[in-house]
Amino acid sequence: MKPWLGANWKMHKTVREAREYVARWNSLVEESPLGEEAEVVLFPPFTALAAVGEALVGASLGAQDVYPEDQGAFTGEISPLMLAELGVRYVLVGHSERRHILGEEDAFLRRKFDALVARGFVPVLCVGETAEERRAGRTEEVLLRQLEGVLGGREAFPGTFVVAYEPVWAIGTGTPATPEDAAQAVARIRTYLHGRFGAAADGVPVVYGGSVDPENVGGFVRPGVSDGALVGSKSLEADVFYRLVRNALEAWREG
Ligand SMILES: O=C[C@H](O)COP(=O)(O)O
Repeated sequence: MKPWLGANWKMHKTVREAREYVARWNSLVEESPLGEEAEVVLFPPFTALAAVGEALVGASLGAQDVYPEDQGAFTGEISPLMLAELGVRYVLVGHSERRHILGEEDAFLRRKFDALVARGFVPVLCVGETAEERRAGRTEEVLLRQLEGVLGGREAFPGTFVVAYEPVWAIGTGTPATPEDAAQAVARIRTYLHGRFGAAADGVPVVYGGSVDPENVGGFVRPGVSDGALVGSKSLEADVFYRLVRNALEAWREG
């Protein structure tokens, strides 16, 4: 497996700003290519997907959300068909901001996951406990409930996907989990995946997200801790995110 690094821009960047970012990113990658050693994914807002997809070098394109129907009377929503035409490969499902701010629940997230798999996308299923759940010692229970809500009851391995462990209390706070805590949660997720799908799931990247920066990324992206990182605020400048990816690669190689 190679490390997986996602840049979730969230609700940031106009089309003009996105173009500037990609121009800078491309020049960094052309100067010192990342090669095939890492899977890097940019998740711009919907409005910038086309502009980013047309220009991007050395990274894949991801979308932050999707509606689980191909077309219809769903005002304001974006379908898998629309994303496919733009060259999107990855789509986030169940990011904590969609669960907690937009009120999305497991049954709806499951429909998104299924619609994406059916159309050949790679869903990135995000799971994670709140601070309160953590204090109550319910982390494992919450992770298993969220995993089971989307993946449970399946006979067969659904196809390629990624799992992102993002403790809600670590997102955007500047206080990441410790690598030890992240490793423990990632291991629990791995055990669940193996139990449900057997060896087929052993190639599923399980990554960490929550206040990852270029300095701490090396603690998280290591064999035995996690297979990568989903990055928010420190992905908003091309130079910073590129440095973060470089540092992650170095840590991964060290093992
Ligand atoms: O999707 C990314 C996560 O929500 C992490 O965001 P953050 O790096 O700003 O904490």
